[in-house]
Amino acid sequence: MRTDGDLAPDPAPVAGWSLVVPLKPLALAKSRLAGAVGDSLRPRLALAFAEDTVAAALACAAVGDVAVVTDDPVAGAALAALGARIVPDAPGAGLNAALEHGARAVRARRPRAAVAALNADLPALRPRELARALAAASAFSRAFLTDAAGIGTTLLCALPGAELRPAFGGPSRRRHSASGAAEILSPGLDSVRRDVDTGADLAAALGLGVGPRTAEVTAGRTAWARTAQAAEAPPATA
Ligand SMILES: Nc1nc2c(ncn2[C@@H]2O[C@H](COP(=O)(O)OP(=O)(O)OP(=O)(O)O)[C@@H](O)[C@H]2O)c(=O)[nH]1
Ligand SMILES: C=C(OP(=O)(O)O)C(=O)O
Repeated sequence: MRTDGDLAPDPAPVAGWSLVVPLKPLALAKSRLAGAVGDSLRPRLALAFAEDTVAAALACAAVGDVAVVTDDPVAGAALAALGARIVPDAPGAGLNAALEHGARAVRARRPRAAVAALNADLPALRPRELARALAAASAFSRAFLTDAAGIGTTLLCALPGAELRPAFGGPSRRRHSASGAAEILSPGLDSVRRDVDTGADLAAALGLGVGPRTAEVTAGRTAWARTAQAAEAPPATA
């Protein structure tokens, strides 16, 4: 397996990455959070995560533009107001088809764009950490960053001339590695890896420090997040 440690530590960073952020309809998004936060808060949290993710991405010096692939009208309006371009969720064939469609929409405007897929559930995302991840990715035609659990993927990057070839869903770290993408192994990228699928993930993100929209929705609920984390922890053994 190639790693970003195999090459010189400071590749010339690519400027102006185009990010593609996929987002399901809010009524369906973050279904694994329902048990921890309840069904009335879940769509609000899904939107807050997406808003904090997109705002941090747009504040990243290495990012030129952000396209969000979604059919959700509320999320589309909120994310467009932040400065994202909204791309319809076509062909309606799931996450990877949506990402391929988004990457094509980006390159229809800028054929030589460096493109990166970024999950919408990174409420602790820090622009400088994203810039470091993208700088590491600049050394490879395709590169990816695994999620906090080390099983999935939060970021998949393709330089100009390379197709994204997304294989997200479940154990996508293994699939992206098998597809020849280089794994980004730089330390200090916790906020880019910190996706939130469960109450325990949310507690971990709150521990890192979340963006303002997620902070607002979770305000006063820190104890609840800790309870969610405890409820999901495996039973203690004697
Ligand atoms: N546009 C689009 N985005 C999707 C689709 N499926 C998943 N996503 C997004 O892809 C990212 C990872 O998706 P998942 O983990 O499958 O879904 P999730 O809503 O985050 O969480 P769960 O419902 O708990 O699986 C999230 O940003 C989702 O909103 C899809 O069919 N179209
Ligand atoms: C879709 C993915 O994420 P999640 O953990 O949200 O399923 C993935 O990691 O490929």
